[in-house]
Amino acid sequence: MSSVISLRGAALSYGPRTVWHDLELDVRPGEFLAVLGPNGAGKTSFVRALLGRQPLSAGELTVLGRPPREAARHIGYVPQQAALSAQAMLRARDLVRFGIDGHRFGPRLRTAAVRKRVDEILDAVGASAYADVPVGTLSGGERQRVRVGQALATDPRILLCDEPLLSLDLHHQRAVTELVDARRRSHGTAVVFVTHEINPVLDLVDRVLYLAPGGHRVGTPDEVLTSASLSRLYGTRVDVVHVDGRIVVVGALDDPAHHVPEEVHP
Ligand SMILES: Nc1ncnc2c1ncn2[C@@H]1O[C@H](COP(=O)(O)OP(=O)(O)OP(=O)(O)O)[C@@H](O)[C@H]1O
Repeated sequence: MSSVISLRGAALSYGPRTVWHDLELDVRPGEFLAVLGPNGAGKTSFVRALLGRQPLSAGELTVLGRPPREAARHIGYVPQQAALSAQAMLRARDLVRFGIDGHRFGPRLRTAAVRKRVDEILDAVGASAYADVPVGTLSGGERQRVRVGQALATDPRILLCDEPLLSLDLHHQRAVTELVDARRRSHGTAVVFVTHEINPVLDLVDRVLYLAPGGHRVGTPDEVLTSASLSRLYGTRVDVVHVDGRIVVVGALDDPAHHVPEEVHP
């Protein structure tokens, strides 16, 4: 298959308000696509469309050649780090097991085989040490590892990550992105990674989908993350500067994530 996600002339509206339109995009197996943009540009709406939870208002979207709802079980979804509420008392082992039971393996797989697979996944995401404590007691970074494990347990062909690094420190950001990258390298799993902050994944990104109030752009980071390109998307002057291998966007943006990070303030 040449693409796992295909959008043609795609638009998404809520009532009279069109969030994005004329979106043309093909995501290839093993590709790492970062979805960027300021608050309200439609990133979450894009995720919801891929999961088949929000219909397009125009155009076409296929996931693995099918309508998105039919392909949802092939998508491993890693959400934002959120309060666990109902799941707080469950163990990491239980969450990963749900990932397995919910999909391919089904009830016929013998318990010992399921247990072995759960152990393998917990090991792969570095969560074995806290596999048996309630996830409500884990740190944010530990919990996100478990979330990645839960998503990998579904044996996904697409990993859809919605701001999975929010409120993680640099060490855990790196750990989570490495897990995601390892999966795409070992299995050709495509990665759609919604993020406010490109730098933690910059080395991994093949292409960027930049959603903005004035339109969108798809291309490599070098093509999209330029002063000229972003100024066009925002309709105002935006400067993109490179500082120690990091990309910093400076401009009159209403997005707090685009403020100059502290470490580069003079
Ligand atoms: N169910 C809905 N009904 C009406 N409008 C909605 C709905 N969901 C989102 N919107 C609007 O659509 C726009 C895009 O929202 P969306 O959540 O997709 O943006 P986002 O890029 O994910 O933003 P953020 O970075 O703040 O999470 C916003 O203006 C939002 O208010």
